[in-house]
This record gives sequence, structure tokens and C-alpha cells, in this order.
Amino acid sequence: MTAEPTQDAVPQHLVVRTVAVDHPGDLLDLLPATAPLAWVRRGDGVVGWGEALRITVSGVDRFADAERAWHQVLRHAVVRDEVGLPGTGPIAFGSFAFDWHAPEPTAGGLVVPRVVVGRRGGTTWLTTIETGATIGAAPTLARVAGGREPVLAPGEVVYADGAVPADGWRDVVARAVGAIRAGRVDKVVLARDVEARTAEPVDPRWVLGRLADAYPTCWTFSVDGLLGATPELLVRSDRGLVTSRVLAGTIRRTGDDDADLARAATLAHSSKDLEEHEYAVRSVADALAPFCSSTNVPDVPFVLHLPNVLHLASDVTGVLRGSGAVTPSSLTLAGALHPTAAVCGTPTMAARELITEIEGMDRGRYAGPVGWVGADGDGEWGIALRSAELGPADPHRLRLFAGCGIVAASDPAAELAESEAKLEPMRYALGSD
Ligand SMILES: C=C(O[C@H]1C=CC=C(C(=O)O)[C@@H]1O)C(=O)O
Repeated sequence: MTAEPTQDAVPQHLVVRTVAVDHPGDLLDLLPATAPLAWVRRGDGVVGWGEALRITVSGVDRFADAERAWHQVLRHAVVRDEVGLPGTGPIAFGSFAFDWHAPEPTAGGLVVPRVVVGRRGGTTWLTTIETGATIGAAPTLARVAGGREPVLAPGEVVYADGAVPADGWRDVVARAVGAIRAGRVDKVVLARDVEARTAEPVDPRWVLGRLADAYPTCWTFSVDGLLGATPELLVRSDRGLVTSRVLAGTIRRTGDDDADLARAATLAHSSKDLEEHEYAVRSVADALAPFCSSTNVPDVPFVLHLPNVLHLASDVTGVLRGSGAVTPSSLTLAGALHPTAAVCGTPTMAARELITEIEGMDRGRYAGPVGWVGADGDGEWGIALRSAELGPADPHRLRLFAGCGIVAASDPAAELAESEAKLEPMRYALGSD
């Protein structure tokens, strides 16, 4: 059922209790192997498990539908929040397919966990979300997290072509360059997938732990088998302030610090990359403007250093119009921003059509919004990049994704190499060295 929390899953009401707890160490270490939920960066963030209810959506209005259903859930919730920070009280984790035509089971939506543990600025909290209960004794971490099973390595990993083999993808990029030069679009982002088969069933915690350790400046996420560490923040809404970290324009790292500094300078002056970046920043600034009384859009990007690549990056910020309940929620903002020109192109609709026509792959939830929303609408949504989807039917199978912005000056072979560099985080996460 679209946008309606399903009857058997929806209780009379949710009973939500948040209490402060002692810092338990790494939040990811609390997670169970089955269906872990996570959004963490540098030790802060939220993790969750269990399922109090689920909101499934599809179609063009999916973000508005999810929002409406979330409000309906909240109207029936009894909440005792003793901490009062963004992320305390009831929260839902979510992920959404890139494409609004995605059929319902794969289109995404929101999951309200039974247990959430969060950490922000030195405060750690525990939230329990129960169905049809009354507020009882304060929950404890020992009671809800218990003893966890050991984290298991995936063993040997065999990679195979995805929907479009690497050579074929170069041709797809060449077609896109032709379409751009013919004036059909200014920029289009094309992606490819790679299949991974693991000897042992994938334990998502293995992947998450390695990503969080190796990519601490990225947001490590896990929602319904979508795993990754994204460097790109679609939107954070925090008490009236919105932030978006826009990335576009990439150069591979060499592993040598001096050479990488020279590469950073090359990237910062590359007209091809600056053009790619400008489209992405414009798309975010234009989408945020109607919601904001003021915005700050940097004139010049900075260079973001990641272990595998360097990116041109801009942090766009804004102050939301209105106040309290009348400000748009982070989910509404994510819906308005998606898809930015960092993952789709310019103009948006024409780029989308070109992607559908030539990419030859179902993106699933890759490049869609992933994150969480709280009861007051604040939340954080990333773009699901540097990610993989774990097969729901086969825990030995993953699809890894990477995409590249294409402009008139793009070279297909260089874009293929860039896509390989963007696959590195997930390949590393599946390894055991
Ligand atoms: C589409 C991806 O990256 C985007 C984000 C940063 C840089 C990008 C680029 O330089 O092409 C892409 O726009 C991806 O990682 O799959």
C-alpha cells in the first residue's frame, strides 16, 4: 500500500522513550547482523535495529507521501524524550530509489526501528520504540543490545560485469558526449554497476566497519541492504539551518602526497571539472532557494581529499523560512533537491531522459536520498554514492555502483578510470587485508 503504514504493522500508537546513556564505544559495534540501520560519521550519528513499522512509497509524489504517512504515525505516538537533541525521540531511517518509476518493492521508503542509539557532541542516547505498550521503566543498553554475534568476513570475492560491461560503458559515455555536443543537454551523469559474489554471506557490519574506519569524513549508511559511505550530503536540516555538501569534479589520487597536492591544484583549475561542479551547485542552490530566507553559495569550490579521489566541493547553506512546525522537513527538502546535477545532469528532465535512454542499467537506490528524519522534521539525507545493494534474496550477491558527470570535454577512457576509483571504497570494504 503506497504511503500508508500497513495495517498489520501499524499499532494503535507508538510508545517512544529516549534516555541518556553512557557512551558505549563505537555505535556500529552495537548493531545486529540482520537488517542494521546506520547513519554515522566520525563516531557521531544514529544506528538502529528492529522494525516498529515501515512506510513504503513509489511514484512522483513519494517524498510527500512518505512525509504524510510519517506525520500520521507521529500523531499517534506517545513520546517521552529526556534528551531533546536532533535525532532523539522517534526517528525513521529512509532510502529512496533514484528513479520515481521504480516499482514499489524496490522504490524505498521509511523504516521506524524498535531501537535507536545515537551520539552527538558527547551525548549518547537510547531510544526504544514499542508498539501498543505503555511507558514503563527506562530502557538500558544492556537490555536492548545484549551479546552480539561476531562480525564475519565475506571471504573470497569474485567480481563480474554488471548490466553494461566496462568497454560498453565507454561507448555509452561517448554517446553522451555526442548528445552534449549536439546541444541536447549540458551535463549528464552516467553510472555503471559491478556484481560481487562473496564466498560467505555478507555481514553488513563488516562492510560498515571498514568503510567508517577508512572513510571517516564520509557518512557511512545502511538501510534495507543499501550500504555505503557517501562523501555527499544532499541536505541536513538542523533547527532552521540547512546545509548541503555538493560534490562534482573528480581526480584520482596517486598515493603519493606531493603528487596528490599537485593534482589538487590541477583539479581546482580544470575548466572541465569546474563546469561540472557549477551545474551541481546551481541545481542545489536553485532547489533550496524557495525554502530559504537566505542562502550562502560559495563562489569557489574547495578540494575535498578522500583516500581514493579528490573532489571539487562546495558547502551550500541556508536559513529556512518560517519557524518550528511550518518549516519544511528534511524529507521535503531531500525530495525537492533530488536529483541534483551531481547525479543526474542539466537540464534535469532532459538529462534524466538521456540516462533512461542510454545508461542501460536500473540504478535501484544508488544515487537516491538515504538518511533519517526526526519527529520535528530535522534530519540528514545523503546521496547514496560509493555504495552497494545487497541482494535481498541472496546474501552472497551485491551490486556495486559508480557514476561520473559527463560534459562536452569528457574523455570516455578517463571517465571509466574515474568510475573504477569510485568503486574502490566498496571493493575495499569487502576485502579483508
Ligand atoms: C555519481 C557519483 O559521484 C558524483 C559525486 C562526486 C563527483 C562526481 C563526478 O566528479 O563525476 C559525481 O558527480 C558516484 O560516485 O557514483
